[in-house]
Amino acid sequence: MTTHEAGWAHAAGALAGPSWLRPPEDVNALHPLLWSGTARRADDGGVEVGGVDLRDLLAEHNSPAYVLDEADFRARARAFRDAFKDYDVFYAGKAFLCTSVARWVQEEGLNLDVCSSGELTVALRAGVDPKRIGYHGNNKTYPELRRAVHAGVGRIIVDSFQEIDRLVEIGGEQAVMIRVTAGVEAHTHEYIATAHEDQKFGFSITNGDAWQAIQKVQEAEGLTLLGLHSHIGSQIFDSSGFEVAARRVLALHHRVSEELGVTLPELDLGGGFGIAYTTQDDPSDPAQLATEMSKIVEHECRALGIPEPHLSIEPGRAIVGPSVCTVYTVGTVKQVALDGGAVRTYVSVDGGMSDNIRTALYGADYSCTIANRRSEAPPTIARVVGKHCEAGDIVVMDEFLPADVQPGDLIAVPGTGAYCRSMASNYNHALRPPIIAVRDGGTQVLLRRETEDDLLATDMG
Ligand SMILES: Cc1ncc(COP(=O)(O)O)c(C=O)c1O
Ligand SMILES: N[C@@H](CCCC[NH3+])C(=O)O
Repeated sequence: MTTHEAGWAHAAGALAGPSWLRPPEDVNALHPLLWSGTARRADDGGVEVGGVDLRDLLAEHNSPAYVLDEADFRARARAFRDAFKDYDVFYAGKAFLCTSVARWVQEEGLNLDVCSSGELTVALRAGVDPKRIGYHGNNKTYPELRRAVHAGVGRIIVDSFQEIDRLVEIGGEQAVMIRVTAGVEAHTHEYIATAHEDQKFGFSITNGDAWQAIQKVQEAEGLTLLGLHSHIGSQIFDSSGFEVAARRVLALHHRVSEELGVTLPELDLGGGFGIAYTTQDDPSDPAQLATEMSKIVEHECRALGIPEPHLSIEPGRAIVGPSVCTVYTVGTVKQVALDGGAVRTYVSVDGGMSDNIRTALYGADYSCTIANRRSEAPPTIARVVGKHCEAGDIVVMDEFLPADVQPGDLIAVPGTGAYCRSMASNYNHALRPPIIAVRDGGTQVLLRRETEDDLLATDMG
């Protein structure tokens, strides 16, 4: 993850921003790395996605709204399926899930990873074949597990000794994988790294828990061990973490065949592939990722003298992240004079940390543009903030916007498909915005905007 850099250069009267942020040549340009495939600025200055003018979309559906480019989502899903053609690709629904998206995922030939009972409900309601569902979670309850087993989910990714006991108690036949902790420090924000020793997920390879879990599952009646599972974290660009993890997990996979005489048929390498939130990020495309990951596994299996297991991966962010932009309306603009004569432009929009917590939670960087017009005004560094009762309610930490940004302008933030709606809240009794799919000039509301009646529905007086 790129995080906001410390060390500000304050020129008299102007803010220079973080060192990587450069004034754009054209403040109206949409950088193709950051925007979904069909996004463009039309001749009259407005931004269109999926052939739909965002001004028209907001006029009909109100602001703020998440706009999901269906063609882009499907193209990214297909790109993973095609690049990883010998693998099973599980779309990680935690990034964003609703019934339409679950259907698209299945139509594009992907499987689905769910990590809660709620996600399972959405997947089943969408008609996803349960055999194509992988069920995750570090604290699956007995009723949740019983439901998953009875629904016929294809695999449960076991994450604790208690879970193994619960599955045995439930009875029946169930295929499982064992989530192991490979002990690597993934290069990402500490809250979304999941393969170092001191965290809650998986069984440690180093301390022997993974081996014990393997033995326990092997001895458990009704459970079939498909293989090991490793997920090292999220928003990762550097393949060295995957490499070290694959080496350690394959060594364990090898030990299972040597000591228990069992060749595990599968191996899951998890998700975590990074996307570009700003022009600083340089993500690999699925074809590059497939080549790199296959090479790592091939090399390791050759060194160990073992056949390659059937592989699976679980990308979430890299499929849905770039397919969505959030569109807000500017309510106020404040020029705040700072020490040293610098002035920061605060642009307040009608959403904020309730629809995108990632900036506040991880120091995530985003970019944005004015979406309702082209501007010839000089670029100035602005901070886009929300309307919540919190100083850290920042949507875009720093971006060059035209100096004439004003109330009534629309601000569109690209790259908000992953972990924005799915982590949205009702903080300050905000109403979660709708997800509106756009395609070929048409719109479809996939999730409607919440209403105040929704808020009051849980208030028992
Ligand atoms: C087990 C597992 N698989 C897949 C993912 C998806 O990760 P990402 O959205 O970064 O691809 C996650 C989230 O980090 C996860 O915990
Ligand atoms: N919520 C995190 C990713 C967590 C992935 C789930 N294991 C993010 O926004 O980056």
